[in-house]
Amino acid sequence: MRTAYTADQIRGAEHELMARLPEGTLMQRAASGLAAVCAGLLGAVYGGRVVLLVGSGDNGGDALYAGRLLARRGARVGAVLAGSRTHEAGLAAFVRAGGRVVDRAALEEADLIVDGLVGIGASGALREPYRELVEEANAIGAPIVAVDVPSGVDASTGQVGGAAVHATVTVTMGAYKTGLLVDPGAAHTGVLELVDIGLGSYLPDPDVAVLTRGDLDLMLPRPGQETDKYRRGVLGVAAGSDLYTGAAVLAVGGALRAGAGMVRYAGTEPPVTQVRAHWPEAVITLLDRPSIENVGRVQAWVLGPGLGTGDWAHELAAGVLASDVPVLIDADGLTLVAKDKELLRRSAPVLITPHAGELARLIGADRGDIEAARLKYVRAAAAELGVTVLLKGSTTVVAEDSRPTRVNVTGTPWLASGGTGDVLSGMAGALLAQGLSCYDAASCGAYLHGLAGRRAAGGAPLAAADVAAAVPDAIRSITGGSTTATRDETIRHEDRRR
Ligand SMILES: NC(=O)C1=CN([C@@H]2O[C@H](COP(=O)(O)OP(=O)(O)OC[C@H]3O[C@@H](n4cnc5c(N)ncnc54)[C@H](OP(=O)(O)O)[C@@H]3O)[C@@H](O)[C@H]2O)[C@@H](O)CC1
Ligand SMILES: Nc1ncnc2c1ncn2[C@@H]1O[C@H](COP(=O)(O)OP(=O)(O)O)[C@@H](O)[C@H]1O
Ligand SMILES: [K+]
Repeated sequence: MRTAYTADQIRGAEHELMARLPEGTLMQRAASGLAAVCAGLLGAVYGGRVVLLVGSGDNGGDALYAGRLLARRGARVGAVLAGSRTHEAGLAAFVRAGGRVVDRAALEEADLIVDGLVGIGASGALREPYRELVEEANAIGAPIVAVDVPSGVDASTGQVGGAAVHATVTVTMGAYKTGLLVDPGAAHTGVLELVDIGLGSYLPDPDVAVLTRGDLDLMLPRPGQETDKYRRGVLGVAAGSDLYTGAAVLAVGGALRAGAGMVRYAGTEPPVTQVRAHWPEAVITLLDRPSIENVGRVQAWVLGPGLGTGDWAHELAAGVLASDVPVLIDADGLTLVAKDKELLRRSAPVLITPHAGELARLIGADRGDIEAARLKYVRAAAAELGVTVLLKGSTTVVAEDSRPTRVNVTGTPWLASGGTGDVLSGMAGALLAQGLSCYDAASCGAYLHGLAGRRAAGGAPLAAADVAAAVPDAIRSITGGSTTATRDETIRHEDRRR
């Protein structure tokens, strides 16, 4: 599990650690890690032209000490001093090593730009002259290394309130910051490098967690030797309508590929015909009234993709939600519960999987505001509605009250294609039916869906059905095809890769 923290959490840990170390130790550790990344990007350090953008705080100090190390190795390093003050000791050391204070015009000649304007001490949108410098730096086209956080990105939330550095690499100190993992901040971060400054044991419970391959290997359900199709998990799917037949096909496909022992599909004639044609494996109940009475036992339900939002759909939704098993609600199911919140009053668990527009309808917020501040809204929704929320989009986040919000990083923008959400609902539903909690089913489902999406796309457009088809391969790449988890070995392997 990778963990990330807010600026306040990092600052608290740094205070504790700093109190035990000689002054300046942490900054020296940060600077040497930063200089190593810069040197790697420059290739030949000697003669390389590096421009540091230096703000008034310790973020600028990191940049200056790294600049000193690069200057000592023969790089031509200039510092643009942007703040009302400058880290004094850092500047003196930089100048002693041959670094020069330069005008912003030096940016034009830079082989590498180091963004040391602001880090975790920033507040609000960048002020002048920082804002203008950032826009100039972004326009140059030279690689940019952001120190700790790309300036303009809120380290705690990933919110971007104006201009922000588009980093090639972000070298972050001590621990990951939440804002580097969540869009729009994540889109500014580039490659993320962590420099260990010894903060580890001083960090509190994380703000955000990111599942790794090793976690998935431990969490993914596997069939035991003596299992059967019922024990593996039976998923009910109430999806599709006369108008939208494809959503039913895609949800059932996602569920079968993600390991449901059996899928029971319930719908009207047109989607039933399509589901039968695509997935003869599914056990079908042709509905002549909106009731799940004759569907048979299931361990979880997926409710909503393509279901419609009329009276029939409402009655069917009410029936599904009156059951005593976990229910995943997606798409039209979310429109139905947005209109009738009473439907959410049930004792068994609920997982909702909205995109920003659907969440906006559910909690009466603005779609753009949600996309700009995903964490804030997904957490508010989980608390307000008392359900687990998987918010889809360019960063998928999973929130449940009193648990660290999970952020998925496996996806690809190629997944922004009609129907891929229906596949995800089937996949996460299948994991629910196999016994995972809403929190784990949502985050493992998002991980697998992202990975399958990457595999299906391979750098080119995909169709939603391709994502479902790529799921077994994605699972194999995690488990190595083994029916037992490789536990400690896997975790150690992940640690080495970090
Ligand atoms: N502590 C440690 O042990 C370690 C810390 N480390 C490093 O220190 C960094 C944190 O340093 P920090 O706390 O000095 O804050 P920092 O991010 O440099 O900026 C604060 C200054 O920026 C300004 N400013 C703020 N908002 C602004 C805006 N919107 N627009 C424009 N200006 C704005 C404001 O200055 P003012 O406006 O008052 O001039 C404020 O005082 C951290 O990210 C990491 O890199 C590492 O070396 C590891 C060890
Ligand atoms: N920019 C993006 N990067 C990564 N994944 C994305 C992006 N945009 C959308 N997705 C993913 O694609 C899927 C789209 O689902 P959804 O919006 O429900 O579409 P549909 O209703 O057509 O199935 C979600 O899993 C979402 O997280
Ligand atoms: K920065």
